[in-house]
Amino acid sequence: MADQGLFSSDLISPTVSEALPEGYTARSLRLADYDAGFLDCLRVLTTVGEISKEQFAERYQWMSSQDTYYVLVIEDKGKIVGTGALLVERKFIHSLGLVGHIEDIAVAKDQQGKKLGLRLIQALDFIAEKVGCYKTILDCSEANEGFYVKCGFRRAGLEMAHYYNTDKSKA
Ligand SMILES: CC(=O)SCCNC(=O)CCNC(=O)[C@H](O)C(C)(C)COP(=O)(O)OP(=O)(O)OC[C@H]1O[C@@H](n2cnc3c(N)ncnc32)[C@H](O)[C@@H]1OP(=O)(O)O
Repeated sequence: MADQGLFSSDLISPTVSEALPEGYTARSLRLADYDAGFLDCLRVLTTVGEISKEQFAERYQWMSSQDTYYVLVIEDKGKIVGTGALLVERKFIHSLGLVGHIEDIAVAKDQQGKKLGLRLIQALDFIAEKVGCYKTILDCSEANEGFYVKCGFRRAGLEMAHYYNTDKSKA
């Protein structure tokens, strides 16, 4: 079966697509992106670890089976140069409200400063609004606050974390 991506292309903002630099494409993550540098792009953000193609496929298939994960990529010349994710949390409060969580935004080092990060956030915001989220939240370092302010976010609260003694808890 053709690899259509993690979610429908209807959820890609046309405005964002038009605003990308010439030749760049925004789309949902595909299985084939394992070989297009998706994990290397994420390594700009944090430790990724050694993930085999089979492990990647297993996680991708599981995400596809949920109605929660929207992983976007930006591709240039067959290479993944940016990525970001939206998780949609289903709540009881606010009349069964939906809250978007923006996670794992990364732009390849040599591609930073071209507004790709801004386009990723705009594209994820578009999805969040379309699927019915009443707000979207994220955690970031002080060093990235200015970036998110430029993307239309404002400081609202304080992040707290409790790490557990497993390899996977390393930030
Ligand atoms: C929820 C999370 O995932 S938090 C983790 C965020 N990711 C990382 O820290 C990984 C490493 N960093 C990156 O991948 C990138 O530098 C990002 C995602 C932070 C920014 O992406 P870029 O494509 O370089 O930023 P982009 O070009 O879209 O910048 C948009 C605007 O924000 C500004 N900006 C970018 N980074 C910063 C920053 N750290 N502080 C203040 N302003 C910033 C830019 O100057 C630009 O401003 P302008 O419109 O006045 O010209």
